[in-house]
Amino acid sequence: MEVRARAPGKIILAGEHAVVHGSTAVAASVDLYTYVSLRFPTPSDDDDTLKLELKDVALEFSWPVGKIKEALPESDRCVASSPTSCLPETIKSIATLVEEYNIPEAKIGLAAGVTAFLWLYTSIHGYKPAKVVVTSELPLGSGLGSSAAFCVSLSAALLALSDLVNLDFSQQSWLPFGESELELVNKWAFEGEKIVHGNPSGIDNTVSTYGNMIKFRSGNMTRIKANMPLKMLITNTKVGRNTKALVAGVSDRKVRHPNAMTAVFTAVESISNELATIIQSPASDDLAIIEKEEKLGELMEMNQGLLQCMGVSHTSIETVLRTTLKYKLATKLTGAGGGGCVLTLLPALLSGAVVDKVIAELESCGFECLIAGIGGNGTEICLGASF
Ligand SMILES: Nc1ncnc2c1ncn2[C@@H]1O[C@H](COP(=O)(O)OP(=O)(O)OP(=O)(O)O)[C@@H](O)[C@H]1O
Ligand SMILES: C[C@@](O)(CCO)CC(=O)[O-]
Ligand SMILES: [Mg+2]
Repeated sequence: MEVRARAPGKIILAGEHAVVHGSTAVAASVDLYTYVSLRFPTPSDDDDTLKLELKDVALEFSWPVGKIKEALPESDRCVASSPTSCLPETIKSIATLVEEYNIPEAKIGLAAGVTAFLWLYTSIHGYKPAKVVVTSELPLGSGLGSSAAFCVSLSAALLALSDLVNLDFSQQSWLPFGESELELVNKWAFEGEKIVHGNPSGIDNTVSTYGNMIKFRSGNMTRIKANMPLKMLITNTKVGRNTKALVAGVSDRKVRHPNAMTAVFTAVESISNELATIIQSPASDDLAIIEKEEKLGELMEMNQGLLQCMGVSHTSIETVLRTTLKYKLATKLTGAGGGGCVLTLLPALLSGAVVDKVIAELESCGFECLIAGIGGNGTEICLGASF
């Protein structure tokens, strides 16, 4: 039996980091996906291993299921229907299975992803042999929610072939889940994100699960609908960073300066709410759109200033800011910052020639630019997919 699941990456239009501390953030899915294929061997395959192939980083893992059972006995597991956090002792036990593979130092962030895989897999399917293959269109560790897309697509594939989900096996196209199934996918993905991020707000897995555009605050999502064209240039600075470390850095700064940081988070709350209101409000003509774009750009610049206060900007991000400012374009980092990806608002009436010039100038700095579709579907599955 085989299934393929996909889950989109995301951009955060406003509110990253502050959302971890209870402020509102606004995020949208992007049409770049992570794909997970899951296949259970037939008895004639005579295969007693759990295999994981991470194609993007050219790594393959294979554990005999007996070995997984030894490291992670039944008493440490939980049940598929009620997502539970992986305890620190269990993370250590799983780490023994991951460490065997001597992941190269440059790819060490991947160990957390593999640990999340083993936790999600064993929680949902126990010690059943299987082959899981992961590929992604997203740059990993760059602010576009690759960890969430990984956890969501994995949870979706695992749940699709569990007893908890009833699917129509006659269809061979991408299909959405029902609401209650999406809720379960999202909860499991959040548990995976906790292993990768330490202390995630849940916004990334939620927007990857449900797609479209959302407002998110303290674990609660509100769907929002854009009432204006929204085009963003995404610049990948290609400076590697790690979300867990950046999130921890902001929390440390909050401990050192509680009043100042609380004021920063409160300001972000106002920015996110105002941004959501502008995006949703009707615009009758070009003039109204231009007015809304000017306000959005200003809010993005203000948010970027506050992210700098939080200590998560980077010289590469500042270079993108300076470059786009020459063209009077507003820019902010997206995701955890510290490098990674940066958003630039492209007004609807901006000429293609100017966009080409900005992209050429950014790419001459060694950055990579892309324009992705914003606000598409969330996670979907395709049954009977072939490897
Ligand atoms: N396709 C993939 N294959 C293997 N591991 C992946 C994949 N996608 C994500 N991961 C895991 O997620 C980690 C990157 O997560 P991280 O949260 O640091 O960045 P991000 O999610 O891309 O950015 P942000 O959280 O700022 O949106 C990787 O180191 C790896 O553990
Ligand atoms: C930095 C952060 O706010 C967004 C990362 O995409 C972390 C989180 O909300 O979990
Ligand atoms: Mg992440």
